[in-house]
Amino acid sequence: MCTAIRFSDGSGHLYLARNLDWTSGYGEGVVITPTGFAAPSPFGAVASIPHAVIGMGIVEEGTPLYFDCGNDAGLAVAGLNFPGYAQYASEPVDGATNVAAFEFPLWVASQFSSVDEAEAALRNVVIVDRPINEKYPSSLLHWIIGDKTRAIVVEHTADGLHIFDDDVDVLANQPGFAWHHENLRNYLNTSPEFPEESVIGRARLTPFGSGSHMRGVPGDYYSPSRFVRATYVNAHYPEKASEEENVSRAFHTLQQVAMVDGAAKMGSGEFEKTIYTGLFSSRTGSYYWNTYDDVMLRSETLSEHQPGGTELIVL
Ligand SMILES: C[C@H](CCC(=O)NCCS(=O)(=O)O)[C@H]1CC[C@H]2[C@@H]3[C@H](O)C[C@@H]4C[C@H](O)CC[C@]4(C)[C@H]3C[C@H](O)[C@]12C
Repeated sequence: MCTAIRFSDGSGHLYLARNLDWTSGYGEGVVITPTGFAAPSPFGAVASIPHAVIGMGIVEEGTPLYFDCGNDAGLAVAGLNFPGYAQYASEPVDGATNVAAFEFPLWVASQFSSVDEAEAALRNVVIVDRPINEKYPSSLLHWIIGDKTRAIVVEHTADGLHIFDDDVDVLANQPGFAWHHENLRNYLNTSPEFPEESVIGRARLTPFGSGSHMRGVPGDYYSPSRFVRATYVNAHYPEKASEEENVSRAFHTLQQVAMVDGAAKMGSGEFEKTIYTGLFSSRTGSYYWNTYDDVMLRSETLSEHQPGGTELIVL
């Protein structure tokens, strides 16, 4: 499974981070798409690259396939599994902006500089089931798109494309965003507060320590539980000023919803675990990540890799 969060510092910068939970990786690495790159785009949605992009992905058929990425203007996007709900158009639609499912993160991050801009363009978008090749059929995903002020969620289902204002800055997997948002109403009792002494019968009861009012925040790995837990931690985290504090914030928050080997099997019988945790910071234009087997934090910065070049950079 996967979980994504968005937050900001106090000075207008975006941080968008995600866990990628699966049984194994795809050979992914950090990929930079510079502004001079000519992206093969089946319906011409990515005709040019106004914004250089950095993120986690693979390159297939000369095309960057991003799992999550951010751009030089401070906009970022992440794709999370959404099978059973996601359904794309089987053919392009005349008059619409047709975006192949595999290029959706690249389209968002290369074309726009804010959520408002992306949201306006999305009103005329159809996401098309046009796989990059036979090896990789279209993944069934939904996406979170964030900037320094807000986030939206995009879901393309049987009845078309839906855009949700993500006012809690979190996304997990199934079911849809609207369900997860409604489900938060089950947790209004939870808070970081330290309770007063409580009198029950003749007993005067005090808490064992902090965390008493957090009881009820679900601790398991199921998608609805991760959504609630990530929302709780992300919403209550105090605003932080420096890059270091915000990187720490992202990785500590996502650790709360990270999947540990052996605890949860998928339908295939294999265990699911957090393959990597990735973070885009618009403050520095950097992508930070670590992996399940190598927890040391690494980073690459867009401006250090010729973002105006013509060739994809695979790091
Ligand atoms: C498996 C990943 C999603 C992880 C996740 O959300 N798991 C949830 C598990 S569960 O359902 O809730 O059980 C998704 C996220 C991004 C996806 C990749 C990106 O979309 C880029 C390409 C797109 C190609 O069409 C398929 C290969 C691929 C390389 C995708 C493989 C895979 O589907 C990825 C890596």
